[in-house]
Amino acid sequence: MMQSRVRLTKPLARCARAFSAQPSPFDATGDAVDALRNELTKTCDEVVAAGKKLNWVFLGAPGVGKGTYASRVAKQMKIPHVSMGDLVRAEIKGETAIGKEMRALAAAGALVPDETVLEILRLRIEKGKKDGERGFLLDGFPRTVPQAERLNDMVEVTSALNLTLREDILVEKCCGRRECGECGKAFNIAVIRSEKEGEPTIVMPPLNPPEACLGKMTQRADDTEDVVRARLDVYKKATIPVEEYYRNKGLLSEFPIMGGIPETTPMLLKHIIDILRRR
Ligand SMILES: Nc1ncnc2c1ncn2[C@@H]1O[C@H](COP(=O)(O)OP(=O)(O)O)[C@@H](O)[C@H]1O
Repeated sequence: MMQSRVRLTKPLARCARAFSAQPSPFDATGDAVDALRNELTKTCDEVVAAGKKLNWVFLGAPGVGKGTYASRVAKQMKIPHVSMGDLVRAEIKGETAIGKEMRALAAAGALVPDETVLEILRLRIEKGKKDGERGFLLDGFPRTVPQAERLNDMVEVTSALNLTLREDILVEKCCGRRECGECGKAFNIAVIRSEKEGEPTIVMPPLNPPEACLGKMTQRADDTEDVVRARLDVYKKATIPVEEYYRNKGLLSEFPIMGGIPETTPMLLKHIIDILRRR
């Protein structure tokens, strides 16, 4: 969504340097995780060599970390990460005719009309076909059953993955999201530690910015608690039926998020490899 950006004077390079000195936990090396990453790429290559598409949909409520995981996994699968939210934000930022229509809706956490998002997506999928892309990882689409049906008319979805997380944690995580106004990297300042009796322990350390980005943090206008709760309501009403839609087609798998990126990554990689091998 629109960002409450600050005007910055410091050069971009300083921030970028600070980042290269601080590897993201997902990118951290470790023999076991590296082996899984390579195995995922290899498995995807085999799927494509067998003449199949890698047309994946990631489902999950706002704050679940869908975008973070989707972008990294897509890279490993050698398919583009197509984020509907990013496509919508690009239209808004570019002040296109569609963008102007969408601005108020998006700022309130409401969904943009199906016809509008479908048109944006159709153009992106056609471009991918023209460029010979071997699939896509869709994030933030479909969010309603009619969208899922229209997507099904446009292209075959081969897998739907549902990332889940407890609702109170989703709210905290959305409110903790920050982005560096200079280099654009994403962080999360929320400290999650939930140890309720009778429930699984969920621990997610914050993803803090390096010193160079401190003081340059911006927050999405729709990441305030009220708007987050409104987005979660929209999610429950409109998107939970989408899970059912893919479950009925035998395409849905569930992946509960229980920890931070370093703990979740290997489990998620394994989960996706297993699905690819089964199909
Ligand atoms: N599939 C979609 N259908 C309708 N509106 C969408 C869709 N995807 C994104 N949007 C619009 O863009 C906004 C931002 O999307 P996104 O970044 O995916 O949000 P969130 O963090 O709530 O998942 C949404 O609140 C909505 O207004």
